[in-house]
Amino acid sequence: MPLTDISTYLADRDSLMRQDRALRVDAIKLDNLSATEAAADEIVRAMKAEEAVSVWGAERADIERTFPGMEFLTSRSVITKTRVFELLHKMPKGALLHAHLDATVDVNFLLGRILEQDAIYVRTCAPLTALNPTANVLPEFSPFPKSEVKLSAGKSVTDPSYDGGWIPVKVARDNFSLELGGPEGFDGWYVASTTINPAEAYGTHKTVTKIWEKFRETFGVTRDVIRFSPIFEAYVREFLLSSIEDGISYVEARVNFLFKTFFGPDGRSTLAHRDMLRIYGDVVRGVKDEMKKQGREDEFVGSRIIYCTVKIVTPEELEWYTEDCLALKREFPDLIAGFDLVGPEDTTKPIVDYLVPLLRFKDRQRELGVEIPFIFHAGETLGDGTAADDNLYDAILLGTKRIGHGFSMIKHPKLMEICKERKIAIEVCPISNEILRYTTSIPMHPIASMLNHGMPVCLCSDDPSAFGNLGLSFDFYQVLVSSEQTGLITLGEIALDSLKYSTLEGEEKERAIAAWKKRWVKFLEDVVRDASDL
Ligand SMILES: O=c1[nH]cnc2c1ncn2[C@@H]1O[C@H](CO)[C@@H](O)[C@H]1O
Repeated sequence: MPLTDISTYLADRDSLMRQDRALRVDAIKLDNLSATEAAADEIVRAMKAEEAVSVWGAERADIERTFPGMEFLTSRSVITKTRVFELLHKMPKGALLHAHLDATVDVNFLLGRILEQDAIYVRTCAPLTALNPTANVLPEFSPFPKSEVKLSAGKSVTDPSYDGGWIPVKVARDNFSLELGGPEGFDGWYVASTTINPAEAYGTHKTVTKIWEKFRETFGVTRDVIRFSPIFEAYVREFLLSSIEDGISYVEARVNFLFKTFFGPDGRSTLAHRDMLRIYGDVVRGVKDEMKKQGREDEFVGSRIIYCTVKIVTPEELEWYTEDCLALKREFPDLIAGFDLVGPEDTTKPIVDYLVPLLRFKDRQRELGVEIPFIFHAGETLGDGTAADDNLYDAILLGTKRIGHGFSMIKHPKLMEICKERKIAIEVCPISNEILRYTTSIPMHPIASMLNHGMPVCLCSDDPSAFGNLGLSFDFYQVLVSSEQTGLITLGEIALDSLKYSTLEGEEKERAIAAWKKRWVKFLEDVVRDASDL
């Protein structure tokens, strides 16, 4: 074949590849890179390729088989030692737009706060003994006024004659049986009850239904202590500070308002939702002030709440929550960002069951002159035409601003077209989807297809305390290493988009984006400088 033909072929080949990739979020940017952007992207591509061999291709004694984007719970300790992860940890991530507040803070931090509180008691449904595997006997924590608690006659839930009564949490820890590890055994039991471990996700509970049973239990353990106002305050503060530490500058947290009251410092469940919102707002302001004092105001622009209740309530009951949400929006207009319905989609009511109260909610917003966008969970399922999958149609018809998970979106060409047109971003939670068994690894996850189709996406951590993917570095890492197309520039565009798809508006949004851009340039310069120092 004459040489000219080969060069024509190669030009056609290049053109076809470009056309195929033209929809990607990074396409325009990659054609217009500054020298620093190009250098940083190259550095990370080289680092990733090197570690694909030296880390993920190496024979290991501790892990049976490794590959980039493999099961997170098995590979977490490997990921944290990589240079790519170290670099991503420093990356400004933009907004965290999908995280359930009651699963966002390091489990040891929450345990530490629980143990400080005299008003918190613990009980179990049966004695916890060596014959009774700890995983099946869960701790139940609750605050009480001292005069009202139904105390156990014993001092430990591990005593074979334990009567099921409440025990002050410190007493229960101090007297935890030595056979089960003593006080450290108590801590281990707590951690095992509030997190998912690899043996569960990849062994005993390896289907969506089974792992959700375990996952739901983790919420039951901590639910009443997070709703205890002295802990709630410390918890929200820690969530925001640890997010900032990981490069997140803005957070829209999903807060579960299913329970109508919260616990006050006296241990009584008498606080209303508005009391908790006041605390949340105060903490956000406090953190902003602190960051400003440290000259770090660019690192945190704020946090808002997506009001949630769970799809176990009846359509009639939902009206109480929509009215509650309206009242809170009127009192805290800057704090309420949207409304959502949560819970495992395959087993809870579909959105269509709630059409009457949801449409009425929209009318009421018009009547009262307030706007509360729906930001629905939809399509977190392996189904294709199931009620959970059909939630995608209802979410879109009801005008959802973004879609939580949208795992099954890739099966719906028309819906994808609509999302692109209307800029309905998919809040993709790669690690959550893998642990909850919607996919076995990130190379099998629809995120790569979504990016190639030009779907608007943001990356989110979902329930990081239960999964161990605190911050956003782990989710960014898994997405980066599992596709050859995705590079640092891609991640930068995704981070920038997260601010664009947030509910921030006007000048506030512009400021958030400008602050991110400033930090991004500095970050890229650091990447290039650090590489040349080696
Ligand atoms: O990935 C998820 N999909 C749907 N619902 C979820 C997910 N993660 C947590 N929750 C739900 O949020 C509430 C806690 O605030 C729990 O009801 C839990 O089921």
